[in-house]
Amino acid sequence: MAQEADGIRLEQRHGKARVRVGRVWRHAHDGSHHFVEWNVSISLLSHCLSSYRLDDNSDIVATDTIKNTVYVRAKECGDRLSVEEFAILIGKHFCSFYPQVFTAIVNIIEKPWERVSIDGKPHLHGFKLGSENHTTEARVEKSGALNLTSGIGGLALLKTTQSGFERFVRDKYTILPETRERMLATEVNASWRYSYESVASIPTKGLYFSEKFMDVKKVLMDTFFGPPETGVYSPSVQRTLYLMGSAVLKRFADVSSIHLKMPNIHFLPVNLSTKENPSMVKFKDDVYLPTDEPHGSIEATLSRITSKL
Ligand SMILES: O=c1[nH]c(=O)c2[nH]c(=O)[nH]c2[nH]1
Repeated sequence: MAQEADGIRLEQRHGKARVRVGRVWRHAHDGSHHFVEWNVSISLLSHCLSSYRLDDNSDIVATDTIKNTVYVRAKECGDRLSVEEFAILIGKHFCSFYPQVFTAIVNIIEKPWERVSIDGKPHLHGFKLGSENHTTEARVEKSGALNLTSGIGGLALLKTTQSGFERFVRDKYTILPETRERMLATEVNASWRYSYESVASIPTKGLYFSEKFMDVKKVLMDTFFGPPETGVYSPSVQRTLYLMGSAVLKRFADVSSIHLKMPNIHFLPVNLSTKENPSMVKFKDDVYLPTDEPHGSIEATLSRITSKL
């Protein structure tokens, strides 16, 4: 909400960024521990105009207080909960505890700590760091209105065949040969919006969003790779991205849109030659030069079209 005074329009927010918290839940009945590590960023939209216009801080919730609240609420969560539920809980707190706060935007990155198995047996309290993050953003309004997204960050995927790129625009600047045989590598960043429009309407089933995160990741990966023995042919990153996004929309009724960012990370064919040895290394779909710069940048948002009938 913009606030106006002295002919100046002001839009402002404040909060605390990158509050790091680890939380262990110890289950006495079986000795198992559960662990999460969260990096929490909170932005408050609040009526505190006089702190900008005057030297009057009486409406400011100190960012130090905002930080402390994360630890207090983490402590109070006696039962395991999903990162989404924690984000909503924090957002609700700021909107209801402070009259001047009308919106709270809570972003959390969950690190992928995974339980280890030793000799095939899940360890009760041992974890190792996996590779892709679980992210969420909860935007909570004083009215109880909610905007919730979840995401995956840094899901690196690669397949060594079943990818090609043909029949693209050819002009005087084009040198890329057409191919039906290449590597396909990307680092998927996905975020999807849930259709729940109020904090009261989210599913009450424990760890619902944690499960959903795993399910969405599986659908994205299954679609990227295809069946284990045959794979599935990708005619372009664009086509594969579309199939991945539409599979998620088709499968999950409570996902209303998904944004996918899938850089095309190039593995260049290696050919080395000298005058004396023209085929020192002749590329036969075997030796590649991995590169990260430059990379193709391909991203799209797919949304469910809701009938206005
Ligand atoms: O899948 C691809 N999409 C492109 O848009 C593109 N552009 C390019 O040079 N190679 C590729 N590959």
